Amino acid sequence: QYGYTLPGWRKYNLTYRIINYTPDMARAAVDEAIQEGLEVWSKVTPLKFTKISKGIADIMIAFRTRVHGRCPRYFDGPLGVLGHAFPPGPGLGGDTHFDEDENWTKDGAGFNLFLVAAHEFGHALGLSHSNDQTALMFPNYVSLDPRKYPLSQDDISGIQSIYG
Ligand SMILES: O=C1CC=C(NS(=O)(=O)c2ccc(-c3ccccc3)cc2)CC1=O
Ligand SMILES: [Ca+2]
Ligand SMILES: [Zn+2]
Repeated sequence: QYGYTLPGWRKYNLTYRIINYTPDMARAAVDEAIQEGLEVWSKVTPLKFTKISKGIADIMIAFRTRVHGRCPRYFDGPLGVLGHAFPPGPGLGGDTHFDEDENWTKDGAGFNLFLVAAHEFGHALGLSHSNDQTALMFPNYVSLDPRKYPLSQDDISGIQSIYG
């Protein structure tokens, strides 16, 4: 009632587009990891995500290395930073990039694309880092068992404080 709201999307129907695919995984596996990474958040909010294959989506997803396009953030080669995402807003807002210099996988080896995507999409929806080490939004990559529900109560209360 004080008019104070966390920065979030002011709509519940968001579109996303996968601009390019990593050669590390099958296209279908990338589609699935991205879709599941978004579903983690849509399961606990009124948010809906629609995949489009051309034009400008709210969340433009791409695999990039080092300095890329007009993106103000750069990647650092293998390891280190795995991805970045921009908070909700027009243009670059919501866009999510993954570092192509990593080995992306859907199982134990390398970095689990689903887990990193779910973390980055948390940022794309307006969440910042959590200091709760069991949280998906914890700043350090912990190879959680992706089959387990990756969201912690901290993540859920965070996202619901924006899109409750
Ligand atoms: O804003 C930032 C700045 C630095 C980041 N470091 S990262 O890309 O190496 C990264 C770190 C942790 C995760 C992660 C954390 C918890 C569960 C799953 C992934 C994902 C990516 C990730 C990020 O989103
Ligand atoms: Ca890197
Ligand atoms: Zn980028």
